[in-house]
Amino acid sequence: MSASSSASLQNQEKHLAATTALRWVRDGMTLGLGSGSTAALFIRELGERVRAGLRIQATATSQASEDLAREVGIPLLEPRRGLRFDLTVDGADELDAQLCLIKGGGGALLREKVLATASDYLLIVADSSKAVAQLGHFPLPLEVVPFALPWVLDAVAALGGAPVVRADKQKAGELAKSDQGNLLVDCHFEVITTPVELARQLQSIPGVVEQGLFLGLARAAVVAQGGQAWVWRAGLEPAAADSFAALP
Ligand SMILES: O=C[C@H](O)[C@H](O)[C@H](O)COP(=O)(O)O
Repeated sequence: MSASSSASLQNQEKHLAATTALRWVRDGMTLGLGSGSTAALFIRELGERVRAGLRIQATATSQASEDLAREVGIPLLEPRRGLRFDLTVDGADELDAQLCLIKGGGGALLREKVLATASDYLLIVADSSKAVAQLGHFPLPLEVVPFALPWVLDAVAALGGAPVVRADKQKAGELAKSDQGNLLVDCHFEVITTPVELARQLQSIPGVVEQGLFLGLARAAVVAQGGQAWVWRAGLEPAAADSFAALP
Protein backbone atom coordinates (compact mmCIF):
# COMPACT_ATOMS: atom_id res chain seq x y z
CA MET A 1 0.00 0.00 0.00
CA SER A 2 1.34 3.46 -0.91
CA ALA A 3 1.97 6.04 1.83
CA SER A 4 -0.92 8.22 0.61
CA SER A 5 -3.47 5.39 0.51
CA SER A 6 -2.37 4.23 3.97
CA ALA A 7 -2.83 7.82 5.28
CA SER A 8 -6.24 7.97 3.67
CA LEU A 9 -7.29 4.64 5.24
CA GLN A 10 -6.07 5.94 8.60
CA ASN A 11 -8.16 9.12 8.15
CA GLN A 12 -11.23 7.06 7.28
CA GLU A 13 -10.71 4.99 10.42
CA LYS A 14 -10.32 8.13 12.55
CA HIS A 15 -13.53 9.50 11.08
CA LEU A 16 -15.42 6.24 11.74
CA ALA A 17 -14.20 6.16 15.36
CA ALA A 18 -15.23 9.80 15.88
CA THR A 19 -18.70 9.42 14.36
CA THR A 20 -19.29 6.20 16.32
CA ALA A 21 -18.57 8.03 19.59
CA LEU A 22 -20.94 10.81 18.57
CA ARG A 23 -23.86 8.34 18.44
CA TRP A 24 -23.64 8.01 22.23
CA VAL A 25 -23.74 11.72 23.05
CA ARG A 26 -27.05 12.68 24.66
CA ASP A 27 -28.91 15.97 25.09
CA GLY A 28 -27.92 17.72 28.31
CA MET A 29 -24.46 16.15 28.62
CA THR A 30 -21.42 18.08 29.83
CA LEU A 31 -18.52 16.96 27.67
CA GLY A 32 -14.73 17.01 27.75
CA LEU A 33 -13.22 17.58 24.32
CA GLY A 34 -9.94 15.84 23.59
CA SER A 35 -7.03 16.98 21.44
CA GLY A 36 -5.36 15.77 18.25
CA SER A 37 -6.65 14.90 14.80
CA THR A 38 -9.18 12.21 15.82
CA ALA A 39 -10.67 14.35 18.59
CA ALA A 40 -10.85 17.25 16.10
CA LEU A 41 -13.02 15.13 13.79
CA PHE A 42 -15.30 14.43 16.75
CA ILE A 43 -15.49 18.15 17.61
CA ARG A 44 -16.40 19.08 14.03
CA GLU A 45 -19.18 16.45 13.90
CA LEU A 46 -20.40 17.48 17.35
CA GLY A 47 -20.57 21.09 16.16
CA GLU A 48 -22.88 20.00 13.32
CA ARG A 49 -25.16 18.27 15.81
CA VAL A 50 -25.18 21.37 18.05
CA ARG A 51 -26.15 23.55 15.10
CA ALA A 52 -28.96 21.05 14.43
CA GLY A 53 -30.29 21.49 18.00
CA LEU A 54 -28.31 19.16 20.31
CA ARG A 55 -27.89 20.85 23.70
CA ILE A 56 -24.52 20.14 25.31
CA GLN A 57 -21.78 22.14 27.01
CA ALA A 58 -18.09 21.39 26.88
CA THR A 59 -14.57 22.18 28.05
CA ALA A 60 -11.56 21.53 25.81
CA THR A 61 -8.21 19.92 26.63
CA SER A 62 -6.11 22.31 24.53
CA GLN A 63 -6.19 25.78 23.04
CA ALA A 64 -6.44 24.24 19.55
CA SER A 65 -9.51 22.19 20.50
CA GLU A 66 -11.06 25.17 22.27
CA ASP A 67 -10.56 27.35 19.17
CA LEU A 68 -12.10 24.65 16.98
CA ALA A 69 -15.05 24.13 19.35
CA ARG A 70 -15.75 27.87 19.33
CA GLU A 71 -15.50 27.98 15.53
CA VAL A 72 -18.09 25.18 15.11
CA GLY A 73 -20.50 26.67 17.66
CA ILE A 74 -20.07 24.44 20.73
CA PRO A 75 -20.98 26.27 24.00
CA LEU A 76 -17.88 26.30 26.22
CA LEU A 77 -17.52 26.12 29.99
CA GLU A 78 -14.56 27.62 31.85
CA PRO A 79 -12.87 25.45 34.50
CA ARG A 80 -14.55 25.90 37.90
CA ARG A 81 -14.83 24.03 41.18
CA GLY A 82 -17.30 21.15 41.11
CA LEU A 83 -17.31 20.90 37.31
CA ARG A 84 -17.57 17.25 36.22
CA PHE A 85 -17.94 15.75 32.77
CA ASP A 86 -20.46 13.07 31.82
CA LEU A 87 -18.21 12.03 28.97
CA THR A 88 -14.80 12.99 27.60
CA VAL A 89 -13.92 11.86 24.09
CA ASP A 90 -10.20 11.90 23.32
CA GLY A 91 -7.61 10.28 21.07
CA ALA A 92 -4.53 8.26 22.00
CA ASP A 93 -1.07 7.59 20.61
CA GLU A 94 -1.04 3.96 21.79
CA LEU A 95 -3.51 1.73 23.63
CA ASP A 96 -3.27 -1.86 24.82
CA ALA A 97 -5.88 -4.51 25.65
CA GLN A 98 -6.08 -3.28 29.28
CA LEU A 99 -6.84 0.25 28.00
CA CYS A 100 -3.53 1.56 29.26
CA LEU A 101 -2.66 4.53 27.05
CA ILE A 102 0.19 6.69 25.88
CA LYS A 103 -1.02 10.23 25.19
CA GLY A 104 0.56 13.61 24.58
CA GLY A 105 1.87 13.27 21.03
CA GLY A 106 0.30 16.66 20.41
CA GLY A 107 1.56 18.06 23.72
CA ALA A 108 -1.85 18.27 25.42
CA LEU A 109 -1.24 15.57 28.06
CA LEU A 110 -1.63 17.77 31.15
CA ARG A 111 -5.06 19.22 30.37
CA GLU A 112 -6.10 15.85 28.94
CA LYS A 113 -5.29 14.14 32.22
CA VAL A 114 -7.05 16.86 34.23
CA LEU A 115 -10.27 16.39 32.25
CA ALA A 116 -9.96 12.58 32.14
CA THR A 117 -9.75 12.60 35.93
CA ALA A 118 -12.76 14.96 36.21
CA SER A 119 -14.86 12.73 33.90
CA ASP A 120 -17.31 9.98 34.73
CA TYR A 121 -16.50 8.32 31.42
CA LEU A 122 -13.37 8.63 29.27
CA LEU A 123 -13.96 7.25 25.80
CA ILE A 124 -10.95 6.90 23.50
CA VAL A 125 -11.35 7.18 19.73
CA ALA A 126 -8.59 5.68 17.63
CA ASP A 127 -7.63 4.24 14.27
CA SER A 128 -6.26 0.71 14.20
CA SER A 129 -2.60 1.84 14.10
CA LYS A 130 -2.90 2.93 17.76
CA ALA A 131 -3.67 -0.56 19.11
CA VAL A 132 -0.51 -2.31 20.35
CA ALA A 133 0.33 -5.49 22.22
CA GLN A 134 2.72 -3.59 24.51
CA LEU A 135 3.13 0.14 25.11
CA GLY A 136 6.38 2.00 24.48
CA HIS A 137 7.19 2.07 20.79
CA PHE A 138 5.59 5.54 20.63
CA PRO A 139 7.89 7.89 22.61
CA LEU A 140 6.33 8.65 25.98
CA PRO A 141 5.77 12.43 26.38
CA LEU A 142 6.53 14.41 29.53
CA GLU A 143 5.58 18.02 30.24
CA VAL A 144 8.54 19.64 32.02
CA VAL A 145 9.13 22.98 33.76
CA PRO A 146 11.95 24.66 31.71
CA PHE A 147 14.27 25.31 34.71
CA ALA A 148 14.26 21.63 35.64
CA LEU A 149 15.03 20.32 32.14
CA PRO A 150 18.70 19.22 32.55
CA TRP A 151 17.97 17.21 35.68
CA VAL A 152 14.82 15.70 34.23
CA LEU A 153 16.84 14.55 31.19
CA ASP A 154 19.43 12.95 33.52
CA ALA A 155 16.71 11.17 35.52
CA VAL A 156 14.90 9.87 32.42
CA ALA A 157 18.17 8.64 30.90
CA ALA A 158 18.90 6.77 34.14
CA LEU A 159 15.53 5.02 33.73
CA GLY A 160 16.52 3.97 30.17
CA GLY A 161 14.13 6.36 28.44
CA ALA A 162 16.50 8.03 25.88
CA PRO A 163 14.96 11.50 26.26
CA VAL A 164 14.60 13.92 23.33
CA VAL A 165 13.46 17.51 23.89
CA ARG A 166 10.67 18.15 21.39
CA ALA A 167 11.36 20.73 18.66
CA ASP A 168 8.70 23.14 17.43
CA LYS A 169 7.53 21.81 14.04
CA GLN A 170 6.44 25.26 12.87
CA LYS A 171 9.32 27.43 14.14
CA ALA A 172 12.74 26.20 13.01
CA GLY A 173 15.34 26.16 15.78
CA GLU A 174 12.79 26.62 18.60
CA LEU A 175 11.58 24.15 21.18
CA ALA A 176 7.93 23.07 21.35
CA LYS A 177 5.93 24.53 24.23
CA SER A 178 2.77 23.22 25.86
CA ASP A 179 -0.29 25.45 26.31
CA GLN A 180 1.10 26.11 29.81
CA GLY A 181 4.46 27.32 28.40
CA ASN A 182 6.33 24.22 29.53
CA LEU A 183 8.72 22.03 27.50
CA LEU A 184 7.93 18.59 26.11
CA VAL A 185 10.32 15.66 26.39
CA ASP A 186 9.77 12.45 24.42
CA CYS A 187 11.13 9.35 26.15
CA HIS A 188 12.14 6.43 23.93
CA PHE A 189 11.65 3.34 26.06
CA GLU A 190 10.70 1.12 23.05
CA VAL A 191 8.96 -1.38 25.37
CA ILE A 192 7.24 -0.49 28.66
CA THR A 193 6.85 -3.67 30.70
CA THR A 194 5.79 -2.14 34.04
CA PRO A 195 3.68 0.96 33.24
CA VAL A 196 2.41 1.52 36.80
CA GLU A 197 5.94 1.53 38.22
CA LEU A 198 7.27 3.70 35.38
CA ALA A 199 4.43 6.22 35.80
CA ARG A 200 5.24 6.47 39.51
CA GLN A 201 8.97 6.94 38.85
CA LEU A 202 8.46 9.62 36.19
CA GLN A 203 5.85 11.50 38.20
CA SER A 204 8.22 11.67 41.16
CA ILE A 205 10.98 13.51 39.22
CA PRO A 206 10.95 17.17 40.36
CA GLY A 207 10.02 19.40 37.44
CA VAL A 208 7.90 16.79 35.64
CA VAL A 209 4.47 18.39 35.58
CA GLU A 210 2.78 15.41 33.92
CA GLN A 211 3.67 12.19 32.13
CA GLY A 212 1.78 10.61 29.25
CA LEU A 213 0.83 7.21 30.67
CA PHE A 214 -2.95 7.14 31.27
CA LEU A 215 -3.59 4.08 33.41
CA GLY A 216 -7.02 3.01 34.67
CA LEU A 217 -8.65 6.16 33.27
CA ALA A 218 -10.32 5.02 30.01
CA ARG A 219 -13.63 3.17 30.37
CA ALA A 220 -13.76 2.13 26.72
CA ALA A 221 -12.19 2.78 23.33
CA VAL A 222 -13.67 2.83 19.85
CA VAL A 223 -11.01 1.37 17.57
CA ALA A 224 -11.85 1.52 13.86
CA GLN A 225 -10.33 -1.09 11.60
CA GLY A 226 -11.15 -0.78 7.91
CA GLY A 227 -14.91 -0.20 7.75
CA GLN A 228 -15.68 -1.71 11.16
CA ALA A 229 -15.73 0.08 14.54
CA TRP A 230 -14.91 -2.07 17.57
CA VAL A 231 -15.47 -1.33 21.23
CA TRP A 232 -12.55 -2.22 23.46
CA ARG A 233 -12.98 -2.56 27.22
CA ALA A 234 -10.23 -3.60 29.63
CA GLY A 235 -9.74 -7.35 29.63
CA LEU A 236 -12.78 -8.09 27.39
CA GLU A 237 -12.92 -9.29 23.81
CA PRO A 238 -13.54 -6.41 21.36
CA ALA A 239 -17.24 -6.14 20.43
CA ALA A 240 -18.87 -4.57 17.35
CA ALA A 241 -19.73 -0.95 18.18
CA ASP A 242 -23.09 -1.29 16.38
CA SER A 243 -24.30 -3.59 19.16
CA PHE A 244 -24.24 -0.70 21.70
CA ALA A 245 -27.22 1.67 21.67
CA ALA A 246 -25.64 3.72 24.46
CA LEU A 247 -22.18 4.14 25.98
CA PRO A 248 -20.61 0.69 26.33
O1 LIG B 1 -1.53 15.53 22.96
C1 LIG B 1 -2.22 14.96 22.12
C2 LIG B 1 -3.18 13.90 22.42
O2 LIG B 1 -2.82 13.03 23.44
C3 LIG B 1 -3.79 13.20 21.22
O3 LIG B 1 -5.03 12.72 21.65
C4 LIG B 1 -2.96 12.05 20.68
O4 LIG B 1 -1.68 12.53 20.32
C5 LIG B 1 -3.62 11.38 19.48
O5 LIG B 1 -3.68 12.27 18.41
P1 LIG B 1 -4.21 11.85 16.98
O6 LIG B 1 -5.67 11.59 17.10
O7 LIG B 1 -3.91 13.04 16.11
O8 LIG B 1 -3.44 10.64 16.55
